[in-house]
Amino acid sequence: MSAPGPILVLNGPNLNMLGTRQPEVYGSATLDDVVELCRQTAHRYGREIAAFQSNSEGALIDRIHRACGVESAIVINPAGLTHTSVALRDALVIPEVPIVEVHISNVHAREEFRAHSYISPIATAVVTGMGIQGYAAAIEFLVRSA
Ligand SMILES: O=C(O)[C@]1(O)C[C@H](CCCOc2ccccc2)[C@@H](O)[C@H](O)C1
Repeated sequence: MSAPGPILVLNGPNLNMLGTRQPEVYGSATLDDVVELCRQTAHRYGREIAAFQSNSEGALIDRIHRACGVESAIVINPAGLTHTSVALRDALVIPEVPIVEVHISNVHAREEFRAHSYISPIATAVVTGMGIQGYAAAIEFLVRSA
């Protein structure tokens, strides 16, 4: 049985701005900090990650298509696309590839529109409100359940 492939860590629109605005909501860590946390967490289990961020829905979908047959699982913070995108949801339905949806903030404690996710029904797990530690929790869950 071959070793499981890398875990793909995807971040959606505006998350390139982490650490620059709304620290009271998203903390002060940058996107680079998030990726490094994911990489260090995966390495503790002898696993690798691939990371991708885009402000474009189509670019995220294209990257998900490229994951097929390469990455073994996906951790995704869909950002605002969480609440709007059927296309992103459809792209994430990949046989044998578990999906963990992550949100830095507690989306259920914010504006009502943030409580609905098009992604959650097709996700294996959802993490929300743990700050950037939610990404580490998602990776821990995936490596332990592989
Ligand atoms: O809590 C999360 O991680 C969210 O996915 C973040 C999204 C927003 C991403 C943009 O984050 C920024 C961070 C700093 C500066 C500008 C945007 C928001 O639309 C979701 O409802 C919840």
